Amino acid sequence: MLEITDVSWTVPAARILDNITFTVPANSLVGLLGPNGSGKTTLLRVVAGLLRPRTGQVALGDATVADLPRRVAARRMALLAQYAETDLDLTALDVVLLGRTPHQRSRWSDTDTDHALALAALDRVDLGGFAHRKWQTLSGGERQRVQLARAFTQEPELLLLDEPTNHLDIGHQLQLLHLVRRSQVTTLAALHDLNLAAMFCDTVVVLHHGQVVAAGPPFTVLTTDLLEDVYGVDADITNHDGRPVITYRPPS
Ligand SMILES: Nc1ncnc2c1ncn2[C@@H]1O[C@H](COP(=O)(O)OP(=O)(O)OP(=O)(O)O)[C@@H](O)[C@H]1O
Repeated sequence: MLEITDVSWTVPAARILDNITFTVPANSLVGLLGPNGSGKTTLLRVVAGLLRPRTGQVALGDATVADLPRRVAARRMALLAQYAETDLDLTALDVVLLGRTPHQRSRWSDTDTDHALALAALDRVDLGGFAHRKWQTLSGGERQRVQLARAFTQEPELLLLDEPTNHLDIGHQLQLLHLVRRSQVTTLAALHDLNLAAMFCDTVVVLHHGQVVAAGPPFTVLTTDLLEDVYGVDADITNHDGRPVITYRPPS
């Protein structure tokens, strides 16, 4: 379980995260929602231990993330960042194998098990034939799926996903979130597509100006009032098997 308690993060001119408190129960998929600039990426970076909270704390199981040695944190959490780029001359398999680095005693000591895990992860994201393709030749969507394969290969206790469906066509968006949910890895995912969040997330947390303004099951949280207040959009919401389906109206 991930527990975020009273977390704030500031820069000299502004309070970017303001007393954030919520939990991600073990094995669940929680969607982190909110408009551009609401604080989603910053919160994921605080949770990953890349930024130190100014107040409050983040606990993963019984450990406080800020106290975990970097290598231990890297073993327990995988962060799929929004813009994962590299200039290195790597193949897709090399990138996926990077997920094993925190488990290895020395760099470049991949075992047969590491290779088997990496190849299986590439299969899982529908890129079985891409192991030896150069990273630079992959499309945006293929790169995104290779990064997810890297995260799976890491076998983390917590998966942190920042806009994981960026660049993906609708089929692969659905497949990615289905894979994540089926993996049963405790996951916090920043998502912009509210209908996808409603379809796949157990609960959603909505940030606005760095504060949690709503949290709970998608049907409870995603109301027309919230969409208007937080996103400034006019929408109709219908119920499909207990999940909300949002139809947007063009701005008048
Ligand atoms: N180091 C920093 N210095 C100043 N402002 C920052 C810094 N880091 C983040 N911010 C600001 O904090 C706010 C939250 O940024 P963040 O990237 O967390 O938002 P987000 O919800 O992920 O947005 P998006 O949906 O556009 O990716 C933004 O207004 C951003 O400009």
